[in-house]
Amino acid sequence: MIELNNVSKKYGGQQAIIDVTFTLPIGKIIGLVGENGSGKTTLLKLAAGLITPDSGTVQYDGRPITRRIATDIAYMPDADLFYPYFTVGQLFDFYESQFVDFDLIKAKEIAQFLDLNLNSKIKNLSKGNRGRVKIAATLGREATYYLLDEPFSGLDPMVREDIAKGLIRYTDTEKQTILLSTHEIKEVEPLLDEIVVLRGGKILAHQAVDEIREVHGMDATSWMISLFRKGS
Ligand SMILES: Nc1ncnc2c1ncn2[C@@H]1O[C@H](COP(=O)(O)OP(=O)(O)OP(=O)(O)O)[C@@H](O)[C@H]1O
Repeated sequence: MIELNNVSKKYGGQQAIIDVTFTLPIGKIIGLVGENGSGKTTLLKLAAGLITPDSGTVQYDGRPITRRIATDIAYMPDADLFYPYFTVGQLFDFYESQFVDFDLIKAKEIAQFLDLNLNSKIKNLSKGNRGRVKIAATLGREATYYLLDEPFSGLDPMVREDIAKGLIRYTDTEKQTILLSTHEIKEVEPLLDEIVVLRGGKILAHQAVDEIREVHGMDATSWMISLFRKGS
């Protein structure tokens, strides 16, 4: 399991994450929400072992996380795909050469499910289709953790729905965990088991979606708004 204990991280003088303690259980879909600049990307990169904390520890199964240990963590950045001259099929071949857990057959199946043509050049695809390719390549890995930075950002509702369906269909909800940052909380709420709310680099709340409904008697969006009102 990925565990963060009292983790802080700053960039220059800018404190991005402040004393965060948080465990990522196996078999959950967790939404990471918060305003722009609240530290979502930094938290995902810390959990993926891509950056190191200034203080505190990030561990994977009890060992300090490094890129070498983090081999079964699939991290999907918010940024656009870097390989404009590749076709979708060539991108999958590249992923296969980079990641031992990449399953080419699965990636092709996801591509078909998302209506992607393996022969299309990435640079000629629409933004929506580039979003679909990114998710197909990421889910093509048989990872324990999928850490997805804004998988829905800037995409139209149809693409968002396709991606959400792909997430459900091509991950094993008992053995794998998805942590995804999003601004589309209303739309993804039905997908989520838990929600982590970040504010100013700190965890403002971490709660199961069922509990939010049962205990607070509201949906996740209303709950978040009430949290922000209380905190401000
Ligand atoms: N490479 C960097 N250099 C300097 N400051 C940075 C860097 N990356 C992030 N920050 C700062 O750290 C804070 C947290 O940024 P982060 O990108 O983690 O937030 P975020 O919640 O993902 O934001 P957004 O929703 O806008 O993507 C912000 O104040 C940001 O300006």
